[in-house]
Amino acid sequence: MDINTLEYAQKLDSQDQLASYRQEFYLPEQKIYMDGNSLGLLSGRAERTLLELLDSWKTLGIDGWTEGANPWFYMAEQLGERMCTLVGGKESEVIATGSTTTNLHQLVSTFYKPSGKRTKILADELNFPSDIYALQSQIRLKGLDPDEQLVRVKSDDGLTLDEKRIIEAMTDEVALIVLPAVLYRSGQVLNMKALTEAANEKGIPIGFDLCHSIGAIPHELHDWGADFAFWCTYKHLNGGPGSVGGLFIHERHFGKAAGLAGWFGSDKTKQFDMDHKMTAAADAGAYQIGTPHILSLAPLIGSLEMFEELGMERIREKSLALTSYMLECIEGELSDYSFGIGNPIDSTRGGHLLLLHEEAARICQALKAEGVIPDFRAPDGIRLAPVALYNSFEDVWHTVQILKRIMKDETYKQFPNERGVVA
Ligand SMILES: Cc1ncc(COP(=O)(O)O)c(C=O)c1O
Ligand SMILES: Nc1ccccc1C(=O)C[C@H](N)C(=O)O
Repeated sequence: MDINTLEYAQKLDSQDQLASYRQEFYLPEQKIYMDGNSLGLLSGRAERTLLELLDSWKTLGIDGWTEGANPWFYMAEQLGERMCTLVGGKESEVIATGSTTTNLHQLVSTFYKPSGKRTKILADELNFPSDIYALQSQIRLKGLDPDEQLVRVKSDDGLTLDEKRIIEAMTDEVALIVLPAVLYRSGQVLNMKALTEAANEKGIPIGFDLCHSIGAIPHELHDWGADFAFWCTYKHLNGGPGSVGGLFIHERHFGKAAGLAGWFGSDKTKQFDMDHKMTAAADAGAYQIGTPHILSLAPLIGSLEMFEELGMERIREKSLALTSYMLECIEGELSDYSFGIGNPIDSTRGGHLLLLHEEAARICQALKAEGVIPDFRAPDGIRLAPVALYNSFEDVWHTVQILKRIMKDETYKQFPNERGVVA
């Protein structure tokens, strides 16, 4: 059967063991959502647990901290325990807290101890800007110059990184390493195990940004020996806009004083002693700062159930099948239209694909006008994320067919080649 047919896509859907999960989600009507790597969709379960949370506030008031089905005081720890399998950490090593950028600040302020010759932070030139801004400001806080102390490993093709080069850059001047697990543009999955082994051997603390990897690929942070990691939960974990993030800290660091302390990092039995001498929690909880954003934690209570039911291996398997089918359709249908493939085509690709085209900004606008939601990443990238939990093979087929029509009829030329305010 020709793979570039609706019948073929429907056959793949009929064999898909995860297909029923699509019904768990609110899919925007008459649209094909391909942007779950930027903001995941709302599920009925996440909606239910958010509404239950509101109800606990309505009926319990202050007692909601300790009473009801999900006492707020323990929610960050409980969700941390539930997220631990997604990152391959122990229950005590993970906490739901903060946001990606605030968690990065917390961890860098905990781990970055420039001294003597060892003063630099090693990152990469493709990293997400917020991480770079955070690292620059942390260097400044130490009275040092980010232009001298922040080393950004170069990329040969502007899309991917070579682990060998990163390892070569782990010199005796490096005090800390911060890298993405999956690159936000190209979707390349870095070999976190090899990078961690090399960093451990040289005694340099290493941490990973899991924004684009958590819920998309499996991790084994504890066994690999990573020092720390941090992430958001609003992409593949479908926690909602601005939902609370998470962090992992390897148990060998338990007891290390948090760079940014606050009372919610206390041992929970001591917190309300109100003593000015802090007794920090004995585990990852110690790296919390202030009162948890309970309303932004609540959707995760329901959303994470689906990851627990399925396990990351099955989710990754479907994700790879979806992106592999999309790559085949692109190859078969779009070869006349000067697209480049920006993502790795082997299994070092993450949960999304990156199509490259000079007219990418206006092609994205044309796709949106036709009901397909991608996202544009400057200067020339179209990211497409068929998500295992709620996208179908038929979605993939339609997306490529619509893209082909836009290119063939040149309807994208009706739009200016500019990005929106939120691209
Ligand atoms: C890789 C990466 N790091 C950091 C961020 C910033 O996250 P936040 O704005 O939640 O701090 C994002 C997305 O916004 C991201 O994709
Ligand atoms: N937090 C956001 C707020 C508004 C719009 C997008 C985002 C994203 O998360 C973008 C994403 N980090 C990216 O990989 O581009």
